[in-house]
Amino acid sequence: MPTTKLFFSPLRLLHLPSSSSSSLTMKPPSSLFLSRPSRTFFPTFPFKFKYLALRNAPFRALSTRSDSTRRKERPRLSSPSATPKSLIDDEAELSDWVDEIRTARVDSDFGESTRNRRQVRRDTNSNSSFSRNSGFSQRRFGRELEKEDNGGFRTRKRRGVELNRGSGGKSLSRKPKPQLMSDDEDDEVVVRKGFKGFLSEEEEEEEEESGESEDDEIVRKSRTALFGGTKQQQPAPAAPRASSPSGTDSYLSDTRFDQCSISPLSLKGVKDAGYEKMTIVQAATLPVILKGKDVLAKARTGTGKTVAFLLPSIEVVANSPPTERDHRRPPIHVLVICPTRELASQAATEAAKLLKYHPTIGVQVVIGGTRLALEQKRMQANPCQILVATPGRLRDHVENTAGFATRLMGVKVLVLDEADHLLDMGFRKDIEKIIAAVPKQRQTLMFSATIPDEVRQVCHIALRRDHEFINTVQEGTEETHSQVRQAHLVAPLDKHFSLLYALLKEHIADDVDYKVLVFCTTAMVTRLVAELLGELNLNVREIHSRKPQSYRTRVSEEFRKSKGLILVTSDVSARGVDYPDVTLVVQVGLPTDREQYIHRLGRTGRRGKEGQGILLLAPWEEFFLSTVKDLPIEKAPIPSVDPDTKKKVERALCHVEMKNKEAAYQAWLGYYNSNKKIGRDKYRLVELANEFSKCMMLDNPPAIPKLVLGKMGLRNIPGLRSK
Ligand SMILES: Nc1ncnc2c1ncn2[C@@H]1O[C@H](COP(=O)(O)OP(=O)(O)OP(=O)(O)O)[C@@H](O)[C@H]1O
Repeated sequence: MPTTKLFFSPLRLLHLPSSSSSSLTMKPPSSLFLSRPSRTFFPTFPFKFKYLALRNAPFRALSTRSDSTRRKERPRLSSPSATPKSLIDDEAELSDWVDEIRTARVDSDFGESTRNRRQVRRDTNSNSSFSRNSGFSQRRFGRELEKEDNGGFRTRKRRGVELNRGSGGKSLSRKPKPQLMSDDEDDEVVVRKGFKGFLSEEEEEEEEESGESEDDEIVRKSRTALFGGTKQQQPAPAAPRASSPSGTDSYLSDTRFDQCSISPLSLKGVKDAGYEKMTIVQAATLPVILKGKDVLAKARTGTGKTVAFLLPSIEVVANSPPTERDHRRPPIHVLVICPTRELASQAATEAAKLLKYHPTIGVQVVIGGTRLALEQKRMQANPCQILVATPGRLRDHVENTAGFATRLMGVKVLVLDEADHLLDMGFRKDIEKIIAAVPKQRQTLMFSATIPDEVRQVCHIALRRDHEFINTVQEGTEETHSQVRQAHLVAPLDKHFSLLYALLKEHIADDVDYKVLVFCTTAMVTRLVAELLGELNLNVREIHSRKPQSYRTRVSEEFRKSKGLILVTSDVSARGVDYPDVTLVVQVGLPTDREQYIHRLGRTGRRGKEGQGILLLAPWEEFFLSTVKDLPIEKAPIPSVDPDTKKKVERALCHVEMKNKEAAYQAWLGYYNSNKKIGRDKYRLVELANEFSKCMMLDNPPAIPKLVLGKMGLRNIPGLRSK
């Protein structure tokens, strides 16, 4: 049976006798497998070989080095342009900066880039089925086995020196402390309730009410328009996925949590959370952080960075003397900054899990989208030593909440999650203000899956000189997961909607447990695509910054728990959001930059699971591929879309609300206008926008307010209609 054919046939794959693939036996790099015998593996994902071997191998590290002695990083690929982030999808509480950010510059080997958008984050466990490696994607952009044998595996080795740092840490004992949490803030309830547990019913209600005005504000500020409702089907409830032979534990090290110097109470929390062994990034960073060092850590998406910074931070609080005085406003010892609300909520939920047996340590989250006064009340009712916040809302509290600035003077650990994003031009000013508001004598931890060189250059803003850079992504290896199959598809814009539909249908047919994220360029384009897919009877939800926070929370929770569901999303889901078992990530249109591509893709393939990623570009967006050419992204042939499907999509487009098309057109124009490369030629930009308008089945491009056109620098460009 020819191996290449086997690769494309899920049924045959299932029946493949394990011994039939002697040709598949690969010799692992000696540095990796030491004395381990070579093995025979399932042909579809020969590279998982590495993971199985790693799981059993003694924990091997990663580069960990002091900044002063660091080696030069793998050079970044030059790119024609870094795409500025959209003005359209900004977080509400941060949108004041839009104008400032539009003109901001980031010097990098990508060239200058303005970055002005916020994004978001996270998953749990599961395994994938064979069908996930088959069907459309497998047939159309599956890698051939020979190719994989010869080349695909070659760069996927993990090297490094043994860390062997031991368990430098602090005393496990802790003095009893006053009970700071209120009676109704039962830890278990908080954990069970997840993010919702951090928002009172009242806040949810209030925020729902205020959602509209908040949205209006965003609309005004970011100069885009409206939104409406989408059809909703009930998704299937999530069931534990069957274990897949190709799922791996490669993200885990051999070090158990109980081998580290963490308090027994934390250990109990860790155990209850279901964690036994540390992930690679946790094992690499924990001993260093426990020693009190500043750390900048880079680890692939979905490999447990949140616990990596939370656990040692909790230890700092646990080892601090109890706060007696004015316990209604205890000092905040740990301040975690996340770029988005979802991410902040998720981190707070994870912290609450780990704090289950620490009755005297409280965690609170402050994010935009809820009323400041309600947050103030909640913080007063439930004092905390650990605060998770989005930058804009934190600034609000510093400026408007009595005693808050004083509480911040107690910060011992400052964490910047998604550090690169927080330090880019969109957030830099807020971060600088936050840093000025916390003591100089503190420990700072910065984590991300991507840390571009230009961001490393500004790390000194937050980190001490002698910080350690712990990079678990070895030089010469890809920043993405090898068990996530990546493909790009370049097709004319007028085919995109049909292609997206065909791709999704095929994926759904392949995997009954499908769970798909479709990333769109802006909030309003997200809305349009969600409505279209809903019209096409796909089971769809949408999430973006124009939705009230309570809606975002609800949909996010639903998607987390479901299978058989497609979530159409803007970049609010790009970073860190931990949805379990995402089977496919589709990115429609130009990602804002290389990092964004990696983070979006990172919503699948978490915790060592398999996944697929498809990037759908128009020919004039193809330049983006040069920025990710070191990643294993296969070129996929354009699938043929049968005339019936095309007609069906066109009919569905005709049912999409006009106001949503108008809003999408304007947002689309704004997004690509802010792209340095595409926005440079305004005439061409308008031609392309009008092509997009035609794709939405509009005879004439929608008119745009003169004021908006002026602000976009598009006045008097032929082809545009103004009102
Ligand atoms: N030691 C562990 N053992 C098993 N699972 C773990 C462990 N630590 C964390 N996890 C789980 O791994 C998943 C991914 O963790 P997390 O969201 O922190 O990843 P991340 O590296 O921050 O990802 P991203 O880069 O996308 O933000 C979560 O579901 C978390 O509960």
